[in-house]
Amino acid sequence: MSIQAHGVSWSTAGRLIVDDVSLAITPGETVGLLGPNGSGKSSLLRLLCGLRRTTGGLITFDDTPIETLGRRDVARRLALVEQSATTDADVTVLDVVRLGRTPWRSMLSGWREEDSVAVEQALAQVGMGARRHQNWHTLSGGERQRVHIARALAQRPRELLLDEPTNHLDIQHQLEILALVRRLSTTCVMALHDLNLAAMFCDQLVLLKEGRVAAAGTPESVLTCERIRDVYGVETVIERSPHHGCLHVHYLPQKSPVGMSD
Ligand SMILES: Nc1ncnc2c1ncn2[C@@H]1O[C@H](COP(=O)(O)OP(=O)(O)OP(=O)(O)O)[C@@H](O)[C@H]1O
Repeated sequence: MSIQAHGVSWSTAGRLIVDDVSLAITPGETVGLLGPNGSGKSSLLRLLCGLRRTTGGLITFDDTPIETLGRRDVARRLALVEQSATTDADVTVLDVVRLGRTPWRSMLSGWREEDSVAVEQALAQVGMGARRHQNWHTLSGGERQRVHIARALAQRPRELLLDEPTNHLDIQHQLEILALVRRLSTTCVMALHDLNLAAMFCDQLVLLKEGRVAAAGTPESVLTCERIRDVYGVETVIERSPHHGCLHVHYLPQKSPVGMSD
């Protein structure tokens, strides 16, 4: 297994946010982390990459507890793309993507050919090569998102964690980014809201409800009408699309309009 969570919990301010989560991520797979707002997806991603310490349970990388790996080792093998990652500095697209090489460089080594190759490849993968000299602050939200993904790809990680990578992207770029993530040999865990895109692009899904795993497995085993009703309170009809062969969730209108639920 690549990343494993063994009964992981995280509490803050007296509230249990992630509650006894166990996961085993197979190398090379694309795993979608689903669940309503506030169900703990971002918190779990931050625990999985060691940005937060668990208050219970254990996270292992190839059976080694994350605490026993050095920061640099973790940074070399794992990249995180957060939801609204931003930067204050006056930097270009190229500067941001070059940051992805930081874990691979030492005080003594200068910028190497392999660093340039990784940066160029990452820019090309997200279609931002022509924008390399554009100032970060002048990019649109979707372009920034693509540059952050390029920074993570330039890192050449074994595991890539993405928090809502399709946020801000138009549908063409959503499809392109998810297809790219799917094509990578890198193990990917990504928080997503769109159940249909998750069914199209993920090998496995993990559905969270109030910090706990409500279901985990293939899209076919996780995405059922009963479960979506239980977790999201939404009625659906689910069928296999005759167009692309993946599951497709049709959302049915709510019978009686009510206020927004907690
Ligand atoms: N540092 C913190 N202090 C207090 N509460 C927190 C903290 N971090 C997260 N929470 C709470 O934990 C819950 C889960 O948050 P999290 O961001 O993990 O959910 P999510 O599933 O990613 O949500 P969304 O889909 O809205 O992005 C939320 O109720 C949030 O307010």
